[in-house]
Amino acid sequence: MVDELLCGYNCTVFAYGQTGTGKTYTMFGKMTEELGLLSDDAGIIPRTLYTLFDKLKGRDSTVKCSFIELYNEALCDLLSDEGDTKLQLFENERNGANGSLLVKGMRESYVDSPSAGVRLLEMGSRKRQVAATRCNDLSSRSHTIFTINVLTRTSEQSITSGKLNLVDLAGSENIQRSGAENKRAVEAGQINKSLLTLGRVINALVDKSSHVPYRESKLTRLLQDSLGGQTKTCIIATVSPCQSSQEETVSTLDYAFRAKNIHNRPQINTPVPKDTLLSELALEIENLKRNLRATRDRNGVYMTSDTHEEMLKEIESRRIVNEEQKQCIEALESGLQHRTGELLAVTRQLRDLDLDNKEAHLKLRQMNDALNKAHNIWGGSIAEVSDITEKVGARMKDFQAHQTRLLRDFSANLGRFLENEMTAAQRNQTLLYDTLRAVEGAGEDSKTQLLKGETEEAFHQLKQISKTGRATVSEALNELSHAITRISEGLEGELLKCNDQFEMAYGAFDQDVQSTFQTIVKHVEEQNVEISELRHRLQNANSRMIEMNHKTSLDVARLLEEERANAEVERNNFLSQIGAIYDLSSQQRWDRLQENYNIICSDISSSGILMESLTTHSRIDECIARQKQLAKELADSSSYLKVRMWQDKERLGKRHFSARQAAVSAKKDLQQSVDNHKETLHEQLELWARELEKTQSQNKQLSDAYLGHLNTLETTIKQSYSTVKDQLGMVLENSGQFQKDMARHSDAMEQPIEALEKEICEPLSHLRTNIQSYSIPTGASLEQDACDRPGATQSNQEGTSHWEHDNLAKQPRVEIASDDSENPRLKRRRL
Ligand SMILES: Nc1ncnc2c1ncn2[C@@H]1O[C@H](COP(=O)(O)OP(=O)(O)OP(=O)(O)O)[C@@H](O)[C@H]1O
Repeated sequence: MVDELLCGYNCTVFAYGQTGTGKTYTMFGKMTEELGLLSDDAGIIPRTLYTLFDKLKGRDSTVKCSFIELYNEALCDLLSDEGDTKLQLFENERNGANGSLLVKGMRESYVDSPSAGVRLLEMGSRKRQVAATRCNDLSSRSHTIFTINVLTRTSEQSITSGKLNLVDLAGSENIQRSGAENKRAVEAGQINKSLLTLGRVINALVDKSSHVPYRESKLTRLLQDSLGGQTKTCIIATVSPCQSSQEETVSTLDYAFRAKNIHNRPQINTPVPKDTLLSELALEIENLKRNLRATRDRNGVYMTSDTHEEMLKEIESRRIVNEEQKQCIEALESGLQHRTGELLAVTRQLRDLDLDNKEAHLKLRQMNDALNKAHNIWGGSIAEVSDITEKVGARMKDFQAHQTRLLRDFSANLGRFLENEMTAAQRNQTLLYDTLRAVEGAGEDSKTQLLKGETEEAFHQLKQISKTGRATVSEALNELSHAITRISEGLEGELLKCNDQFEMAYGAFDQDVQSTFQTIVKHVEEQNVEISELRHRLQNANSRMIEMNHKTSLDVARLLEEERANAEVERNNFLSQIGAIYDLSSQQRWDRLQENYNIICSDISSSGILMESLTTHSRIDECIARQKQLAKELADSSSYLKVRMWQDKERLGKRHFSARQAAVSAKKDLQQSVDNHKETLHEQLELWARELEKTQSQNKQLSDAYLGHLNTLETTIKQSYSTVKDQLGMVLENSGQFQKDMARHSDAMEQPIEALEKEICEPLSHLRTNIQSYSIPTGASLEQDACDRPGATQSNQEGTSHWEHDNLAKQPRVEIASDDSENPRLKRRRL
């Protein structure tokens, strides 16, 4: 039946049967809901409501319900708030109504859910006339009709209408058996009468009589269309299983059997065009107004004073409602104006954000300029470092050459001096040899001829020789000692001079390098501070923008939501009056708003993303990181160079010190050796002199023993000579050794000077090459990067917009200055 109803048929279901057989139970049943679900004992009406709304899901429709009862031939509205409102029946004279009935004053309630319908049903049922009889504790004393009117939109311009009457008839009863008395007896009489008429109508319809007595009771008038009309009708016959009710059961079944033979001609209600419906309604209102006016004009005030007062009250209340609605409309208008103002403010904020964005772009450009400046400074610093390292290299080479020359000169002088000394020592040796020969010769002559006198002379000569030899040897040794001291002092002086020169050169170089590094580090630090500041400012601007974006987005969303709610309220308010027209405009308005909202949201979010990406752009971080890395490498290089120079200086100092120590110890050894020889020689000469003296004195007394003594003396002289000779040989040997030691020391001293080439000059040259090959990204390269992106060139020329930066931000790249590409080390770092 529900499907037929939705197709546009009018339908009727009514339950007919003896009292107490379950008509009300069948139609209403248990209406309470449990957890939003119907009870298993629910009747046809609640089930119909649930099924109907289930089928209407997703369809544009309205459902109206009315609930009336026919009690003692009087029609009452069970949904009316005011006590016993008597309803009147009218013939519907509207076109296409086919003489159907119109119940005037009946309340029709809009229902938007099955629960609401069931609530109406319960409310009406409570008002229904019931009473206890012998047959039924809760016997229905009236006929009820629950009507469901459904309007369904089938197309944009037409609406299908359908009506379902759900009728619960009062039960026919045997008054004697039901024990009805007085009022109940009257009720039973009326019920039986109306049911009797219904039976006669059915009989007439089955017999196809020319006259069908519809008008004999209000029940048959109400069901006129359902019986033999254009309605689809279903009759439920309820019977009692009791033996005692056999007669009534047979009667009911006979009734139902005959009713089955009635042939209705169901027709779908003509779909009503929306405009027609609206214009008809407007026309009807106008007619009603006109009738009212005519009635008033003709008869004056056609009402009781109570009704008049009620009407006045109603007019007053309507006036108040009107004023409230007017105020509401004004409030809505002011709200709309307020929203428009807010929308303008949002637009202004967006414009401000755009300006902020442009400002940020300007700052970015400034940062690029600063980077360019840093790049220039860096180039200058590289040139400076190269210059200084070149100078230091040149000075190191000069220093090396000078040192080498000094050492060679010193070695040559020392060799010459030692050669001279050795020649002198050899000469003394020869002299001693000659003297010895002379002594030997003198000894031979004294033996043969002038033994005594010549012996005296010989002694005298020997004394002279001894004195002379002693003086000569002593002089030679003193000279040797002085020469050693001189050489040692000269060597020490040269070493000290050399050391001082090196210290000076090192100090100057160290100062130059330190000041250069400090300048570079200072520049880099300044750049770092500037970049950090710029970045901080950029981040601040971005966070402000994100906040504002977020706030704007929230505001717009809130505005939209409020607008939607207002639109919904307005829609509900006006729907009953202008229906679908407002729907359309509301929908268009909502679509417009939604579209604008989406555009604004997407703009805001893309702007936010752009700023976010600009702030968190890895190139700034990388630039800062590279700056830091550069500063760190510079500091490392500086400290490494410093340490190396200190090490070299220390090593050189140690070499100097060891050379000086070697020279001093050599001098000391030579001095000691010379002193020892001198002492030994002196002692031996002393001894010899004493012996000679003794021999001379004894010679006078012991001339016989003279020769023996002379031989002994000769032997002693020979021994002394050999000792002196040995000592001189040792001196010569020591001098040769000393010469070799000096040559070795000289080589050893040359080694650190040569090592300077490797340890200082080469690192400096590497440093120069590395620094020249370093480069930092320039603003030009960053801008070039921006220009390389598609569509960026034009925008940069015409004034950059944040939308274009969005694209720029989405393609992060690391750009190294062009000459970096040739440096494999930098190339690896970039990767
Ligand atoms: N199918 C059923 N199952 C359980 N109880 C039922 C059933 N049918 C009827 N009853 C019970 O029988 C009693 C009478 O039913 P009901 O009031 O529906 O009869 P009725 O035909 O409407 O009577 P009346 O014409 O006097 O109003 C009620 O208490 C009802 O609960």
